[in-house]
Amino acid sequence: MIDDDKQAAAVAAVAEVRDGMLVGLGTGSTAAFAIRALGERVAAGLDVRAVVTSEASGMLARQVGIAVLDFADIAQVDLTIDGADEIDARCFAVKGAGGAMLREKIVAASSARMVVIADGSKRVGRIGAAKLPVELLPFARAYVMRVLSDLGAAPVIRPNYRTDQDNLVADCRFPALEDPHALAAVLAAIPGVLGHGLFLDEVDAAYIASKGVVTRLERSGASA
Ligand SMILES: O=C(CO)[C@H](O)[C@H](O)COP(=O)(O)O
Repeated sequence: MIDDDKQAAAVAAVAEVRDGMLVGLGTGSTAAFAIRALGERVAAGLDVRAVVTSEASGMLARQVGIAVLDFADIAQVDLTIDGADEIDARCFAVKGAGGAMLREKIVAASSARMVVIADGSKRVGRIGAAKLPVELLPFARAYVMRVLSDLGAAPVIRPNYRTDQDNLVADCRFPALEDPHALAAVLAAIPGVLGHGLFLDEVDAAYIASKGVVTRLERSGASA
């Protein structure tokens, strides 16, 4: 069962959490398993505080008894645990099917360590098959859509959807992702684009579970 694998990956990552840590909590169904697993450890006496990457994750974290701080007051997080839509052996990830990639990237960037958790369906040879979400300012919608179209991204505005920041998301399919860093730089330079789902430098490790077996990838290339 995919949910069992999501849970196994989540529990393995949550085992990295130590007393006193400030933990970043991701968004999505796999991250929700991590939030519940962390809640169980808090109930058993673990002393941690958290910041969250979405309103939904904040609600769940509070429900399971985790103390949630306002990220606006936080300059550094110890460990962030988050899901992904694709992850490859380089620890390059595509995120944002859940629409939280802007906050997720900020929290990941502020973190001393960021780990992705995923079931085996998310592991790919090279990222690039999943839709790449781009968050954009509603004011800039038509202009950004024209630029993304000119880049060959075939962008589609996510219907009836606003991010937690009340922005739009354009789901993109680029013909090839041969140089993801170059694409990330191009996207970041478009006025009106606020964020995108390419996580190329943020992910330190990944716990990926397939049929109950959890594999850990480290950015260095080592696995355990
Ligand atoms: O990036 C995300 C949300 O913005 C999620 O982490 C990603 O979409 C994976 O979600 P799920 O664990 O539900 O498959």
